[in-house]
Amino acid sequence: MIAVLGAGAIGCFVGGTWALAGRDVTLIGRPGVLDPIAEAGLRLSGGPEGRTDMLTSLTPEPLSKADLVVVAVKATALPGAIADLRAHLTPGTPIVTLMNGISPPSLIAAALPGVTVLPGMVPFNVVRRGPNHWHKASAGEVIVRDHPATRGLPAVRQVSDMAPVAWGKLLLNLNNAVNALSGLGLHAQLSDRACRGILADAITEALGVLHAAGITPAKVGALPAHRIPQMLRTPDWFFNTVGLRLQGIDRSARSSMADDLAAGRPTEVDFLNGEIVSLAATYGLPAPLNAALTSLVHEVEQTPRAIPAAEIRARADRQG
Ligand SMILES: NC(=O)C1=CN([C@@H]2O[C@H](COP(=O)(O)OP(=O)(O)OC[C@H]3O[C@@H](n4cnc5c(N)ncnc54)[C@H](OP(=O)(O)O)[C@@H]3O)[C@@H](O)[C@H]2O)C=CC1
Ligand SMILES: CC(C)(CO)C(=O)C(=O)O
Repeated sequence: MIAVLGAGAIGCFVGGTWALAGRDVTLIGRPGVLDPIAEAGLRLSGGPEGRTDMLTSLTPEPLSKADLVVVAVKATALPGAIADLRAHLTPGTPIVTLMNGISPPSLIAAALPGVTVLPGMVPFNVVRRGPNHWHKASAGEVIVRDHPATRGLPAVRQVSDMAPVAWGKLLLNLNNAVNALSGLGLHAQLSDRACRGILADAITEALGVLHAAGITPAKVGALPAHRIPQMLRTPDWFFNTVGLRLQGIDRSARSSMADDLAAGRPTEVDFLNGEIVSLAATYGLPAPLNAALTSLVHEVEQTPRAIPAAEIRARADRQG
């Protein structure tokens, strides 16, 4: 049995994909997500299409019966997830992480010595379209570290080294802050050249930091990492026809950070833009734009409001 700890957008969509393909999956999560699924089954669209009955649990006990555990909580919820794993994981059961950011797999591994932690990466966006309905709203396939426990998982690609993949995904996730601050959906935000300019500059800043650190990010979306800023800086008439189509972003997509702000939850910004700021500091480099994005997101967590591109620039100039 596969237990998914943290059934939300990613846990329901990926766990549901595997259940639709015939795997035995139990979703562990909160009543607001799981009660409608327990009542009416789980419905998926945008990738695999269909409805499946699912086993659900509002408590972590099923972890003890799992052959494989998938952790799909937000990074801010890791302390609680780790406490559940510590209390219920059967020794020898491997863990796959499906979380953004670089540090979550090592945080879990450090907290649970002896446990095999296999990093995974989800490149696509998932939105909730109804109480029990989860929709894949952009392109891509799940990648996980190759291991006997992950071989044969449906709709998953295995690779031996996940570090470049995680860094490649982090570059795309620098947009989570820009998207969340814009107050717009992903399609509308990326259609806006001023927003794209901020993102292009944040990625360029991050690429400089990764270069100094000797890190080569993998290609995660349609383009190699070093070509992304160039594509983002193209005029609207080009980007809005070619660029948006390459990523397959539909109009309902919105970043997971925007979801958190809308729900009044703390965001993962320290694990995304904040990761670049910390790495830059290690190498004595400035990262004023990612620092500005990080601090603005923390402000908006306290006092919700949309922040225009010009204000983000002004803050970066002050932090630089
Ligand atoms: N949403 C997306 O499109 C994408 C998300 N990601 C990444 O995937 C990861 C998961 O994100 P996402 O699916 O959006 O998150 P969600 O917030 O949608 O889902 C996580 C769920 O897990 C619950 N949860 C937290 N801790 C526990 C626990 N100890 N036991 C049971 N349930 C728990 C949360 O409840 P509560 O709110 O009460 O904490 C929430 O309902 C993140 O790292 C995100 O960045 C990656 C690609 C795309
Ligand atoms: C898929 C993507 C990049 C969409 O912003 C994401 O990872 C997220 O929302 O956290």
